[in-house]
Amino acid sequence: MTQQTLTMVRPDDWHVHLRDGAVLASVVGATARQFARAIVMPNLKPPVTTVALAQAYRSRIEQAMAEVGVSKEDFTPLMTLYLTDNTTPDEILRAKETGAALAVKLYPAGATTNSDAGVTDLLGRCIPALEAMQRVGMPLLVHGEVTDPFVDVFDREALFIDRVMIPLRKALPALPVVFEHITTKDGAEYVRDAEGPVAATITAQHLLYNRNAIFQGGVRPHYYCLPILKREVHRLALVEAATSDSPRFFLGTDSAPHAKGLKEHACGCAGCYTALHAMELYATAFDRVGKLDKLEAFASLRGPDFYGLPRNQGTITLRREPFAIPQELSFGDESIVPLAAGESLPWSMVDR
Ligand SMILES: NC(=O)N[C@@H](CC(=O)O)C(=O)O
Ligand SMILES: [Zn+2]
Ligand SMILES: [Zn+2]
Repeated sequence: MTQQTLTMVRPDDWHVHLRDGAVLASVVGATARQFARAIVMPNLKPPVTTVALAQAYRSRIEQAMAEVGVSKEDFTPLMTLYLTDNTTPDEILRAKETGAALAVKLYPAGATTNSDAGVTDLLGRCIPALEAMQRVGMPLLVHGEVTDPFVDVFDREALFIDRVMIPLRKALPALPVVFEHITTKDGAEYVRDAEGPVAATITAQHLLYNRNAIFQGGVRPHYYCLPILKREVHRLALVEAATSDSPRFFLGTDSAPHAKGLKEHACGCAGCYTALHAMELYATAFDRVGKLDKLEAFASLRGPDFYGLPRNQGTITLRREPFAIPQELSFGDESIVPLAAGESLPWSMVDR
């Protein structure tokens, strides 16, 4: 008989963009309905580069939570620091001592949205900060794409492995590293086979779509994110990794909201908005390959295990029942188009 319901330990999102200001309340509520905790990305303008900025951002998130009726028991934002060429070991140690940040995020300068202040030369400029992180066991989360404009956009992740990941992990073998939002077979195989404390997050869009989705009958800006969707062979490798028994692959939506007008634009922003329906999307992807039984480990168990945090109390339940994805949602004073807007998914979250 076809499985109709799926109850599992409450999941967490190990990579999300909550943004700031007028739109913060609209997105934090969506994430908190789906997840108990989330690793909040620091690529604001200006970026969250210090303990003081991380503490202030956490307070704004908590204020926005209160505005939409989410209590601190219901949802915990896990903060990150944005690594720059000038991040000091002191700042890292302060972040660890105060609990202001759980991890540090590497944006290679120019790689993605709000990465201008990012790192220009990781091994040349950031060794003191990275050594401090290794000493205190603070994970480095990486946007793993080279930024060399001569490298084809579809090859930027694979080249990052050779040019940055391997030398980095050779220099600092005990530093915990999360290869964020992997999109290639190369990324999945590297993480599966590497030695030491390495893991990867995988988004729902990279499990559900290949690059054809960006060009289906015309250009589709809502399927444009970074790293960009790849060929089918890569999607299949990601599905295999996510649904495998490896402890190294876990859920990170990379829900990255941009106002509709900035997506449907001559130079559209990168990012898919999935906070609204993340678990419905992941359940759909796992169900398609008959691996619903692996969803709990991916969504709820392996992330906290990697980060050394307790697993969540409480459960959620998904039911095989159509979920109609709205055409758009409000986003501060503007609107936002969720991934697969107007379509229907076979799974709905019914209870938590
Ligand atoms: N994923 C994206 O396409 N965009 C993210 C940045 C990022 O995670 O690289 C964003 O902040 O908009
Ligand atoms: Zn990224
Ligand atoms: Zn992201």
